[in-house]
Amino acid sequence: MEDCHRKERGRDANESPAIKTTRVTDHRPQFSGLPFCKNRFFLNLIMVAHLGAIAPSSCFPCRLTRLPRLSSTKHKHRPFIMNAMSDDPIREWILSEGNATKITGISPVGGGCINRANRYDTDAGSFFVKTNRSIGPSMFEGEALGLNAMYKTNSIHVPKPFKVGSLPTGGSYIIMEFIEFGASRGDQSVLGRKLAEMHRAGKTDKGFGFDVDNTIGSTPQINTWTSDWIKFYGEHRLGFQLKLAQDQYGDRTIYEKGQRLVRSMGPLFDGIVIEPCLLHGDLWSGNISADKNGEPVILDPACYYGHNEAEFGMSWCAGFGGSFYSAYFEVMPKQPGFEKRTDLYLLYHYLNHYNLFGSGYRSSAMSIIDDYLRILKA
Ligand SMILES: Nc1ncnc2c1ncn2[C@@H]1O[C@H](COP(=O)(O)OP(=O)(O)OP(=O)(O)O)[C@@H](O)[C@H]1O
Repeated sequence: MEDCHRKERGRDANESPAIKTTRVTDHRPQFSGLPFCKNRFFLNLIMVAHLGAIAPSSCFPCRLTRLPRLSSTKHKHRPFIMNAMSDDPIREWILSEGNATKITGISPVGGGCINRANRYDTDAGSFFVKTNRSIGPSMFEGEALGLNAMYKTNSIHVPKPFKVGSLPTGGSYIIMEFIEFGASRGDQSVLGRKLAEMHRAGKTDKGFGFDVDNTIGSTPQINTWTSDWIKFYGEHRLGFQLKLAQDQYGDRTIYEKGQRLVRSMGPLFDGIVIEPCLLHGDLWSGNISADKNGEPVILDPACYYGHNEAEFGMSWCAGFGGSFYSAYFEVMPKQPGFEKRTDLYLLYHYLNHYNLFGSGYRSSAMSIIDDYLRILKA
């Protein structure tokens, strides 16, 4: 837990001086009687359940990494960006467009690793605010556009994003609806059904991609609109990660074998029609919760329009059970060949974890590639 606790303490030292800060405990459920740290919790869970390996010393999957972040996104749409800069744009927005006349308290919210999070209590309700002292608004703009796209499907509960902007001292912020979490993780079958409803409702005629590039963990995720799914997944998902592995580790083996798979994976999609669906894009347990009414909530997305099956690429960290999948397939019927594509969709996230955390994940990615090369005789 050490790494996450260090980050929590760091937050106190950096609170806005403009308003008195009150420290409160995390509102998220506590696991196993330990202070909640979703990242360290899943480190232990995943290592024990899936890998049987020794945990890396970093706070997996905080995804704090040395990788370059997106320096810019394609700003075709900037609906959440604030134009004018004030000394405290967060306070200013809350006291104007947020319809509050006074802020009654600010308290840190734990659980995330990349950003600092605070709850702002006001006479107009509570707001959830994330800030990042070093990254410009493009990361939060991607998050806001993703949250807004999911919110507009009127299916699963996601926080409504309100504002994204730059901080006067550098960095950026996002203000969104504050969600009171409940004590349970919610009903798996409701989660499955609502997620499927989001996939069914979230449509586009632009193809596969998204209006902005975003990040998966802190790895850039390229969302250039592409009419063909196999091309999109081969180039902007597997191909991007394979290239990153070659560039940062000099791993030519995984790059070349992976590219052979990309070139030969077409038959895995035989006989199905793939329509672009709005995906959360990073659906693992740390981004799934339930509100105080027990309704599932999904957070912190890496949205794009893609094949619905790609949503299960993080299922090795999500704990989806049988009731989740049956409820999901009642709304979004399982397509022929689903099982033979499952590992292909895991592969993107294993490669990303290899790129973020190092060689512990290489063998998982490599064995998926080798298996497919054998099956496809490529
Ligand atoms: N809208 C919200 N209302 C209340 N609490 C929230 C909301 N969104 C997120 N949280 C809480 O804040 C924590 C941090 O948020 P989040 O995971 O988005 O942070 P992050 O630093 O951007 O992400 P990460 O490090 O996980 O990639 C979450 O674990 C959750 O407990």
